[in-house]
Amino acid sequence: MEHPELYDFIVCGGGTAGPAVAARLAEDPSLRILLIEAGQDNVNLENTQMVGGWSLNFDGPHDWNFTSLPHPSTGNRTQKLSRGKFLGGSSAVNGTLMVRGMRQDYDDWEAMGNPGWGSKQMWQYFNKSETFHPEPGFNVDWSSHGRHGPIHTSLHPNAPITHRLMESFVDKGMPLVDDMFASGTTAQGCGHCARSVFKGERMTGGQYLRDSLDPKKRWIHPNLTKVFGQTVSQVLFDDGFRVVGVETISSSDEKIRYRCRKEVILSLGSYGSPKALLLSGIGPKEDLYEVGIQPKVNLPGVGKNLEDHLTVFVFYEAKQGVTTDHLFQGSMFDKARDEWRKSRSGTLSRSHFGIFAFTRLDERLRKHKLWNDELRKSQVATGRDPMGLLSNQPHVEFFTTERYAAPKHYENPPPEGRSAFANIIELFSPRSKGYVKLKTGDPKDKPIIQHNYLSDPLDMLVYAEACQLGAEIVLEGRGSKDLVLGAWPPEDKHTQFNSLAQWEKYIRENATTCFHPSGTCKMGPDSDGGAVVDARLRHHA
Ligand SMILES: Cc1cc2nc3c(=O)[nH]c(=O)nc-3n(C[C@H](O)[C@H](O)[C@H](O)COP(=O)(O)OP(=O)(O)OC[C@H]3O[C@@H](n4cnc5c(N)ncnc54)[C@H](O)[C@@H]3O)c2cc1C
Repeated sequence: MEHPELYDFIVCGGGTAGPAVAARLAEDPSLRILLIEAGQDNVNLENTQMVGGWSLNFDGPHDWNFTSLPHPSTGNRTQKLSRGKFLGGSSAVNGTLMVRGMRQDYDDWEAMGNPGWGSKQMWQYFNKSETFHPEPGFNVDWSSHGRHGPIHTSLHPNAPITHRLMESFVDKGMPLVDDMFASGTTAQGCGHCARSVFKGERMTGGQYLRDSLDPKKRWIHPNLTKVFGQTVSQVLFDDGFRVVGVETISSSDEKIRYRCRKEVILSLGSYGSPKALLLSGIGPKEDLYEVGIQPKVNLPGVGKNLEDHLTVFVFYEAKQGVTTDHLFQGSMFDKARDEWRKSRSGTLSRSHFGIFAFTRLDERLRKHKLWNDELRKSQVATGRDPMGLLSNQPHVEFFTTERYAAPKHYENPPPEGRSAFANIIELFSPRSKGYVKLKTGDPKDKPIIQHNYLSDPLDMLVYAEACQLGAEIVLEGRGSKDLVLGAWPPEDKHTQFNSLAQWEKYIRENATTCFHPSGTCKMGPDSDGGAVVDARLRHHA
């Protein structure tokens, strides 16, 4: 079916980025904008508003249910790669943690030939998106926060375990810099990150379309049409190879064509956007021929260069009275949900993450020949370390939980009367890269995703060293050493590990996605053969 309306811009994907782009375009009242989202409006989906209900969105109809192919470096396990399928997308299911990265990261983007993406401009836009509500006593860096943006952010009320672990991070050489995750200048320290939560409700990309403080949740822009429940299957071109619209598939399997005068914007996420480009004939020609699609543009980078942050959860049993496990055990979850429904308060009005830290591992890594050999080469070639980083960029992040809250392959909550917390280790700037490809030319088929996690041995070395340091922080740090009763579950025995080989095995068996895929539509100048879009986000021809 041909839809009769003609729009100026069509924005595909109503997740995190899509609504922001659509709302900014709609500020010009003379433009007509269409936003297309495959999932439904999230206004009545409680688990996208109640932060503590986040994991209840997984595995069902509101999850894209992607998986990554098995790989020996992660024990041949298939990894579940959940993404939100509703208005707000993954911002409506994520951990709410506002960690911006380092200013150097964005300056690197700009230096790679992407004008306008350096830290100075990026911080202006980050701040513009936010209204920050700090707490008394928190040392705010107001140059790194906004006061008038649509996303209201606030701080987390910390449980006792968080204060104790903070002392341990400080004791182990990571000084407290309260607002370091907004400022982006501290590569070695610990601090508190703001959460995309306000007055007990999660903030999502959808806040660009509705005023978050409006109890009636009315749409803001009269010139912005929203379509839910339709999946974009391809971009449409005219004979002169000009983009003229998109085709969607409705829930009743009907094909609908929408037309536009100016541009189509794909904001379908790191798995969805390359898939739509490939289905439209834009991508590596050999991959397209493989699935019977005639290439329109041979663009080798589409779907390649896939990166993610890996996490390993390392659980410890704690003495009673410091974690929040008691608020979730037995029938407490139902009571907590009733409290949230009544007053938007209680333990389900916030996430379970505690304190955060960044660190570099140079000293530890200098003990290894593999590192030193690569360091010599990378310093000559780029002036950077083998992970591509400068001394003002951390190798890893640590973040902690305030109770037993685990990825699905751990299913061992402590029984009533016992409690546990995790120190989570997250690897930055991995050298291992993966890809997204089409399985078939049928838009309804899921894409093939291979992350190749830890396939580069240096990633494993850095990660194992980080896990070893993580254990030292918890077991020797002055805030936590007297609180830990052992590993949780006890048979994990990681509190007795004394070699990197043991950590490597633990990583292979347990490392999992931090849900941060990126890189599949790489931004870069024409001279970069792997780039998919230019600095104005227009695909290369
Ligand atoms: C469980 C989880 C925890 C996370 N924790 C954090 C965190 O604490 N802090 C943080 O900064 N980041 C976190 N992230 C990552 C962050 O949420 C994502 O990087 C970000 O939301 C991605 O935004 P996006 O707009 O690219 O994609 P998404 O927000 O995923 O949006 C893509 C949208 O496009 C829609 N879509 C896809 N394909 C189609 C199609 N063909 N047709 C129509 N619509 C389509 C989807 O339904 C979705 O709404 C987490 C992510 C997850 C999943």
